[in-house]
Amino acid sequence: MATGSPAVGTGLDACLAQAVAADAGLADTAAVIAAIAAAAIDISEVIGRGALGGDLAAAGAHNSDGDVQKALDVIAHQRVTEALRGAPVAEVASEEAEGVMHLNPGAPLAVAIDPLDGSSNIGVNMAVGTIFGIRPAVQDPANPIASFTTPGTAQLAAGFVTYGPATALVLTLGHGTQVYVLDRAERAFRLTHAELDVPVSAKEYAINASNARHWDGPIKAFIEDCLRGADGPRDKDFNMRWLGSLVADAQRVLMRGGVFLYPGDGRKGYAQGRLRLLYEAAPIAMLMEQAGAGATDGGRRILEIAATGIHERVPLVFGSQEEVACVAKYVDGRNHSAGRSPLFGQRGLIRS
Ligand SMILES: O=P(O)(O)OC[C@H]1O[C@](O)(COP(=O)(O)O)[C@@H](O)[C@@H]1O
Ligand SMILES: [Mg+2]
Ligand SMILES: [Mg+2]
Repeated sequence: MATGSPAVGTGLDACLAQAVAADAGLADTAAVIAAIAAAAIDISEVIGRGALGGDLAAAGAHNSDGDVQKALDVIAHQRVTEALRGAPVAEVASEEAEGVMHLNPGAPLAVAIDPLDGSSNIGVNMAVGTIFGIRPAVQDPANPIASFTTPGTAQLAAGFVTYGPATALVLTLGHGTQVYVLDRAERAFRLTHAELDVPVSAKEYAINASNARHWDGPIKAFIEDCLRGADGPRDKDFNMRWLGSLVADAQRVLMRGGVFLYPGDGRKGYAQGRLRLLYEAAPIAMLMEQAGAGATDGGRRILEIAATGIHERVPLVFGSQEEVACVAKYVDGRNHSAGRSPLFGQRGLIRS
């Protein structure tokens, strides 16, 4: 939506109509975005009522990843899949469904979606979200998940919604990253930021430091050097933030820069970290790149990685270009701080 960007305040529907007028090939993608946005408004209302609407954190069954599904995970999954059923979507890969869901056979698009991101924040009135990536549907009788085994570069659009103090939709159709905020009175998203531009350098990092003892040497070294601040090799003091909600951390990075890391670690089941390639890392990576930031698994560009399973995990590093590049230097051993050589030569984010 870069060419002749709509004015701040323009509604999402008008912005999508303008994008389709410029490129008729975007019509189906725009219809899917409109459907997700409508579902997000419903979800936002459920979240906004908090405990008045019942216990949204009530535990239910386990999902495909072994996580306990909370009531809001299930509500969000139902709302988004109902909405996508009325859109030109053939298949959906949802965090909350074991296999690929077949909605409208023969339709042109496929959607990977995390209906409710940041589940540990449900019930404590903290930000949660919805993350999605839209791809062409691929028919291949030999590969039942063919729509989702193309690399992230195949995504036609990606976005996330943060249900925070304001409900915001962060969106890219491959021409920059825009932010829309929900106008609650009108039940419509309105453009607030036409072109995000993430600062190249930053002094803020995000990582779950309670896992420090499980990290590999390069990650320990990177964080240790951030902690040493202006007294260490990085020559600057860092701030730290961790919200426990990928969408909220990603939105902060998009708005003011910084670097986010969820590396692989030594805990059982965490060799590839915690975050899922198709419906967490790949959409966030597209949004980051379209805003001038980077996203890697510590070395490889996330958007060039092809999934082999719909719930596959991937180590994730994203944010300001200099910091993402700096992490890569630690991972491949180029950054040797004096006196710390024993830490190097150990495995990086990518464990075999
Ligand atoms: O609890 P941890 O290990 O710090 O993980 C937090 C991460 O897990 C997530 O909650 C995973 O997403 P889900 O809530 O959709 O499973 C991210 O939003 C967040 O960044
Ligand atoms: Mg998630
Ligand atoms: Mg989730």
